[in-house]
Amino acid sequence: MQNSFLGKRIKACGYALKGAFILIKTEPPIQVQVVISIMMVGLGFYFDITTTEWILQIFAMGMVLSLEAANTAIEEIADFIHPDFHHKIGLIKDMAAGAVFFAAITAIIIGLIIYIPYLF
Ligand SMILES: Nc1ncnc2c1ncn2[C@@H]1O[C@H](COP(=O)(O)OP(=O)(O)OP(=O)(O)O)[C@@H](O)[C@H]1O
Repeated sequence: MQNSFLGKRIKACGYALKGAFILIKTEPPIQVQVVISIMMVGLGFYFDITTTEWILQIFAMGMVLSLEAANTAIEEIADFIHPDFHHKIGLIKDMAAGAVFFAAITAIIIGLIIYIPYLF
């Protein structure tokens, strides 16, 4: 069972869950995103948004959290392979942060499209 296809997949899920807990416990940018996500869920219940709006909101929250996590992993790799200052490391980190920026802007636009009609 341990080395079967299913066993390996279950083990991989365990590692992924461990990674998610480490991110939530230790990374302030992830903690901020989790708090924002909880607030957005509260807002969703408050305004009783539709099923489609829930799907869009959950997708946006998942996208930002996932990319923030990937950005953190890239920063860790960069610091591990080259702890000293190097313009390439700076560029790599800036690009990874740029990916989070794209996702965050998209999520903000989705949020505005969902909630502006409920507010005005
Ligand atoms: N080793 C380095 N060499 C060159 N530039 C760097 C280096 N480390 C960081 N930088 C620059 O500083 C910026 C911030 O890097 P840092 O690793 O502190 O990310 P951060 O987003 O502030 O970290 P955190 O998400 O943990 O708060 C990078 O985007 C990059 O422009």
